[in-house]
Amino acid sequence: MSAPPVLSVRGLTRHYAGPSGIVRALDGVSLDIAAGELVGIFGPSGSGKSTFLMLAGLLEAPTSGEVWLAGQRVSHPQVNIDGLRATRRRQIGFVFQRANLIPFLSASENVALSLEIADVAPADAMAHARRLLGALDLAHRADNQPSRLSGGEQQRVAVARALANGPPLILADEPTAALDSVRGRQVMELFRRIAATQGAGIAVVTHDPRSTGMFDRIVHFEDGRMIDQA
Ligand SMILES: Nc1ncnc2c1ncn2[C@@H]1O[C@H](COP(=O)(O)OP(=O)(O)OP(=O)(O)O)[C@@H](O)[C@H]1O
Repeated sequence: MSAPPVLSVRGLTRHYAGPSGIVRALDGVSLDIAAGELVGIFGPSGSGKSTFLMLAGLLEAPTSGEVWLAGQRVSHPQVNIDGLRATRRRQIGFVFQRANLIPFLSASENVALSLEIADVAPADAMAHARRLLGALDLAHRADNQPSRLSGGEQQRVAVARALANGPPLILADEPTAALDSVRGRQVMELFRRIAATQGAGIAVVTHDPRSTGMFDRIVHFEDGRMIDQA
């Protein structure tokens, strides 16, 4: 029997009350992401891409529909989303458009922090953080604070932080938007490598047409719906 998808969403819908009525931010999206798969999510502004990541990432409950992680139903309309914090921390790594590193901590401390929060002893967390930064060609930056790093380096530290506790699912929202093409490509290549070597399932929301060739699969959103798959 093949393993269940790392992420499976079914009929995912999110409505918001807007000033001129209900906004259907997401409208019945169903999508699976397998282990080791790198999926690109494209679509115009306001098409529901970020809402999809919020719901799939267990940061918000859906209006209707379900989110399954590794074959287990974890989110649905009645869920207590705060109660999913431990699941989120264990199973999902997030990367956002801006690295959002803590400015007064070094690169390695920023990465180690996410492990210490997960109760890893500080010395072990720091050793693992340094290993991860080394694997991302950032060993020489481990003791620098974010302000000493370039945008691309900061984003790679953010990726290291997302990977620190080996989540089976990584969700990235426009991770290359603030980077030049070379740095953006580096981050995308890193995702490719992580999917291939660690078997993580990765969903990347992007507007960047240069990245299309790097995905295993691309899906398009429009008006809260998934309109096709390539
Ligand atoms: N908290 C909210 N309250 C009300 N409306 C919202 C909320 N969040 C999102 N929306 C609306 O839902 C729709 C989808 O928004 P979403 O941010 O998911 O789109 P997006 O595809 O990620 O856009 P972008 O590419 O600009 O980031 C938009 O019309 C947006 O205004």
